[in-house]
Amino acid sequence: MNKAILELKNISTTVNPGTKDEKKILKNINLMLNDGDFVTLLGTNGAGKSTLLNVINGSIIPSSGSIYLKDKDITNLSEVKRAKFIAQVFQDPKLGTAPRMTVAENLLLATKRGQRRSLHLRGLDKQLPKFKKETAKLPNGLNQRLNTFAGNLSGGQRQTLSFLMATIKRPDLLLLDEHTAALDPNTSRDLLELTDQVVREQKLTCIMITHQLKDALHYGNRTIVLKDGQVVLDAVGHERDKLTEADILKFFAN
Ligand SMILES: Nc1ncnc2c1ncn2[C@@H]1O[C@H](COP(=O)(O)OP(=O)(O)OP(=O)(O)O)[C@@H](O)[C@H]1O
Repeated sequence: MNKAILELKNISTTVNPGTKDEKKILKNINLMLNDGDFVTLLGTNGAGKSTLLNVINGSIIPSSGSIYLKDKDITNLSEVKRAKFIAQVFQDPKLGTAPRMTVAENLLLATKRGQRRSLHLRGLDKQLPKFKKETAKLPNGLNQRLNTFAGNLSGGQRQTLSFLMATIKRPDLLLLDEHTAALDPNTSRDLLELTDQVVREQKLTCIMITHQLKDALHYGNRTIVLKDGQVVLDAVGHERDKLTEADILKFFAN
């Protein structure tokens, strides 16, 4: 039997409650992710995709409902504490890396995710061979830039670094919020291929937001479409195999 990693029960979020701008964004979302699920998440602009990831990572507290990670109720766990188990890569290459720290220092920080800050920068020399090996597998020459400040990397290199930082210490859950959208087509393809390889090799559980229908069907084992704060499609297995771009596009119509 498949083991649940993440469970969302009746999750709703409301912004500006009690004011004239009050708006319900997520509406009673129920979702269970099994160990190793690689979900591609689609939906029109404003459907609530980022809000859903933010509720999972703890940066938004839902107005109602509960969240369980590996059967533990994390609904009231802070974003910082959740970062020990949940890693995220954002669309903006500037988020997720420290610009005034070198590539190697950023990686060291990532290996110590969830530990006390005072311990963060100890033991760099010991870890360097590992970082050289890990970055040598990557597409864009990061292994030659271990002593470069992250702020001086290209957008593609910086995003590849963010991805490696998110996965170097295996997270229970990996959240990708359009993490290749700001990159040129070739760099974006390389990072998507790397993502696929790492998710498979490490058997990660992952949610990846994308606007590219082709990618949504090519990568992962499960596709979810959000519309107006609700799950309108959740296709897995045989149903997912049969799914076409035209099928998905129907959910984008008004
Ligand atoms: N703090 C906030 N205050 C008011 N409205 C908000 C707030 N946060 C999100 N929203 C609104 O909630 C809706 C969902 O936003 P969200 O960013 O989750 O959508 P999305 O599906 O990720 O969209 P996109 O594809 O454009 O990134 C949008 O209409 C957005 O304007």
